[in-house]
Amino acid sequence: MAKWLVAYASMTGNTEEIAELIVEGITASGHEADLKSVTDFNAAEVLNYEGFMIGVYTWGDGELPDEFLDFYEELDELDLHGKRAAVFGSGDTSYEQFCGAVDLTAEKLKERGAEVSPEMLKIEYSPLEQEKESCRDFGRRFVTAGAEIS
Ligand SMILES: Cc1cc2nc3c(=O)[nH]c(=O)nc-3n(C[C@H](O)[C@H](O)[C@H](O)COP(=O)(O)O)c2cc1C
Repeated sequence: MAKWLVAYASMTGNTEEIAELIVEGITASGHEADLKSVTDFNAAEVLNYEGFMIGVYTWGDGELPDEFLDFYEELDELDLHGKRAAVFGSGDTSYEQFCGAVDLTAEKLKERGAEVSPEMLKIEYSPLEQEKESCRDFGRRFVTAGAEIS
């Protein structure tokens, strides 16, 4: 069976919580997903999966967090044609570039040839009770109805 990857960078746990909810959605739809921190693996591992979802919080003024930079740079070595991907993250709307790191990551994945879902999940801080289902749904739809969101 196809296996999916949900990988994230999270400093205070918000993006990690979103990633966990996405995995819940994937497994609830009968699929298998690995949940990993980007600090624990090399970007080339994404090639072992049917598709992957990357979560990242935003730092500075719409910037990538430091612990995400190795992963981001490793992507430059990869040919991601034929791979499906989606991006999500947590941010704070009081900053000018809300979830700017999510946009930067989507651009990089497209540059490397991945088929990136135009739907991105951007959550303020940690998901509110009513947003939790949207997180699960984001995962569920990515693995079950690719055509709908790509
Ligand atoms: C110094 C600093 C800079 C930040 N810059 C941004 C930003 O430019 N855009 C944004 O959306 N959020 C920004 N944030 C908010 C974080 O992305 C937000 O708190 C997020 O929930 C952290 O996610 P995490 O719990 O997964 O680490 C910033 C936070 C800090 C402390």
